[in-house]
Amino acid sequence: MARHKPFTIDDLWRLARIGAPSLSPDGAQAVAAVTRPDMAANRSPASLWLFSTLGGRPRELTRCGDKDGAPRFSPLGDLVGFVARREQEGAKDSEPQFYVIPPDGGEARRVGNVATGVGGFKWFPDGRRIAFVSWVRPGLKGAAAQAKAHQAFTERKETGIASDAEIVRFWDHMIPMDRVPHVLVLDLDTGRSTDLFEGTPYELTRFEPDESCFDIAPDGQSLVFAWDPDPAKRTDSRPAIVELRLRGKRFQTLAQDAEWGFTTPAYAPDGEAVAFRACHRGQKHTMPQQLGLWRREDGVWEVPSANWDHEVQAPLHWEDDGQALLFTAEQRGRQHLWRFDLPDRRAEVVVEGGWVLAFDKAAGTVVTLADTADHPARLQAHLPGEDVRRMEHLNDRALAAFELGRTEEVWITGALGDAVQVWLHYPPGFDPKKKHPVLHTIHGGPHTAPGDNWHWRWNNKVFAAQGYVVASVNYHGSSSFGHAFKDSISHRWGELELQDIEAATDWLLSKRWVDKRRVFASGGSYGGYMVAWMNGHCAPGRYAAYICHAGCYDWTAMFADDCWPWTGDEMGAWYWEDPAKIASQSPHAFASAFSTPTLVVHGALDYRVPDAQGFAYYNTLKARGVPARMLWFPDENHWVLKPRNSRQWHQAFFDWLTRYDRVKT
Ligand SMILES: CSCC[C@H](NC=O)C(=O)N[C@@H](Cc1ccccc1)C(=O)O
Repeated sequence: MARHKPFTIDDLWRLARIGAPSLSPDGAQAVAAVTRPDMAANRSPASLWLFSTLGGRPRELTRCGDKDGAPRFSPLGDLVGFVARREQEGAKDSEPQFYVIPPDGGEARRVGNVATGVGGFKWFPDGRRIAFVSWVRPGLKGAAAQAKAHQAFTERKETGIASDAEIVRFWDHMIPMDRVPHVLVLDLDTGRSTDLFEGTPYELTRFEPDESCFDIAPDGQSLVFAWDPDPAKRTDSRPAIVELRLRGKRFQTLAQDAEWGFTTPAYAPDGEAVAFRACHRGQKHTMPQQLGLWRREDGVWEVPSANWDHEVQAPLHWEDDGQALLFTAEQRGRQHLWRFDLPDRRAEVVVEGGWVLAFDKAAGTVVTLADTADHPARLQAHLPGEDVRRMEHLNDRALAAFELGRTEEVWITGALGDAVQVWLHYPPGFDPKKKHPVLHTIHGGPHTAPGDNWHWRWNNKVFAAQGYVVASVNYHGSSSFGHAFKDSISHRWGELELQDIEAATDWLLSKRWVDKRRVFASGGSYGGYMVAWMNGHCAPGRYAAYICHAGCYDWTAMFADDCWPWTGDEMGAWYWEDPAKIASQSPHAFASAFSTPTLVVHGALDYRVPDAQGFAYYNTLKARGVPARMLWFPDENHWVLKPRNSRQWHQAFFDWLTRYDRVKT
C-alpha cells in the first residue's frame, strides 16, 4: 500500500493506548487496560484486554466500564482485579471501587463499597484479600464513621478548602481536606474493609500515593511501606521504610536516615529482605534514586547500586531466586529493562528500549510495554530461549497508512565542551536538496529526557508531518546522562541549557537543507521556561516565533507552585534571601529584550505552573508590543488531555507557526 498520508493529530487520537500489563501466574497471558479515545464524543474510555504470550489473539475482557484501569491478575490466576467507577444496580460509583472479573469471561462484580474510594492495590497471596490505598479521615474509627463523614463532606454547601499543610495542592488537585492516605484491606468474601493505619500516626506519602508505596510479604503476614516521619510532609521529605506485622498490629521501622529518602519497598521472595529506592537527598537534592536493600538477618540497610550512575525506577521486581531485581532505568535518551545482580552489584540490560514503560514477569516469562519514536507502546513477550514475540497488533493497520519520517540521534558539542545528544525527526519524504523549516521541541523537567520514545502530547511525528525537521536537545540538566550532567545546571538555570540549544541551532543552520528564516522553538513547562528565556537572550530574528506551553516565567511568583521546596534547592536560594540570584535565572527579568512573536498556552487547573505565569508572560509581550496570542483552557491542567482540546491546541500551534513563516510573507 502507498504510505503517503500525512500523520495528523486526528490520526494520533485514533490509535489505541495500552496500559501497564499484569501477567497471569503461569505467564501465559497478560491483562492490560486499552484506551480507545473518541474524538467525536470527546472521551477516552478504557476497557481491559487479555493478551497471550504464546501467540493467541487478544480478547476484550470488559466492555461497559467508562475507564476500567489498573488490572492485576490474582495470585491464583482465577480473577482479574481492577479499579473503576461503574454503574452497578442502577447506581454509578461516586468514588473508584474495586472490581473482579474471571479471566475466562463473565460479568465484572464490585467488591464492597469503600466510601473514600479505592486507589492503587495489591493482592494478598491467598487471593481472597487486597490491600489498597484510600484517603481517610485519620481521627475516625471504622468504615461506617468514614462513610458518614465522607457523605457529609460531599454534601456540604461550603466550597472552601482549609489546610495548614506544607503543600496544599499537588499537580491538578487539592490534597484532600482533613484526609490522609492509608492502606486498607478489603476482604473479597465479606466485602468488608479495614484500615490498617487507623489510630496510628502512619500514613503513606501524600503526593499521588499508589501501590508502589507498599508491599505485602510473601506469607501475607506483614506489610512494608514508605512513611515520612516529618510532620511537615513536604515533597522533599526523607521517608523511612516501616514494616507492619498484621497479627498484633506491630509497627517496626526497618530503615530510616535523616540524610536519605526511602520509597517503593518490595519484599524479597522469602520475605527476608526488602528492596527499596534510596535517594541521598542530604548530600544533594539532585542525587539519583538508587537501589537500597535491608536484610532481616542483621537489620542493616545498604545501597548495592552505589557505583551505578543511573536512576532506579519503581516498581522493583525481585527475581524468584532472590539474587537480583528487575526495574527500568533511563540511559542516554532511552529506557531499558535492567536486571541488577545483588551478589555482583552489576546491572545488565534485559530488554532494550526504545522506551520500556512497564513490565511484568511470571513463571520465567517477561512481558514489556515499550514504545519507540516511530511506534506507540507495544506489548511483547520474552520467553526464555525464544525470539521476542509481539502480543498484539492493535495499531499496525492504522499506522500502515502513514510514512512517519526518519528519526536520527546526533551528538554535538554543547556547553562546557560536553557532548550533547540531539534527536532529529525528519519530515516524511525529506529531501536534503530542498530547504526545510526547523522546529525545536524543548523538553520539560529539567530532569527528563526525550529520545527514542513516543509522546502522546508532544508527538514529534505529528509535528514532522507538517514539514518541519523537529529537533529535541537533551540539554545539560537532562536525565539519563549521569548525575554530573543532571546536576550541572543547579543554581544557574537557563545558562547551560541555552548554550546547548543554541549550539544545536548553529549545527542545524550549518546544514544546507535548513531554511534559515524558518527556525522556530516550542516547549512545555521547563521547555516553556526555556523559550521565554530565549526570548530575552537570543538575537532578535534568530527564531521566527516561539510557542510557550505552561512555561515557568517568573521564579518569584512561581513560589505559588506545588513543589516549592524543590525549586528552592534547584535555584540555590529563597527569593527573600537572594532576590538577585532568583531574578538572574528568571525570564521575566529579561523582559526588556523580548521581541519574538509568541503563542502562550496555559491550563487553569495547572498547579505545577500556575496559569498566572502564562498570563504574566502574555501581558508583558502585549505591553511591549510584541505579537502574542493566548490560548487558555479552563478545564486542562499542566497537560492538554481532552481529545477536542488537543485538536484545538494543535490547530493553534500550527496556525502560529504558519503565521510567522517568513517564506510566505
Ligand atoms: C520534585 S517536583 C519536580 C518538578 C518536575 N521536574 C522534573 O524534573 C516538574 O514538574 N517540572 C516542570 C517545570 C517546573 C520546574 C520547577 C517548578 C515547577 C515546574 C516541568 O517541566 O514539567
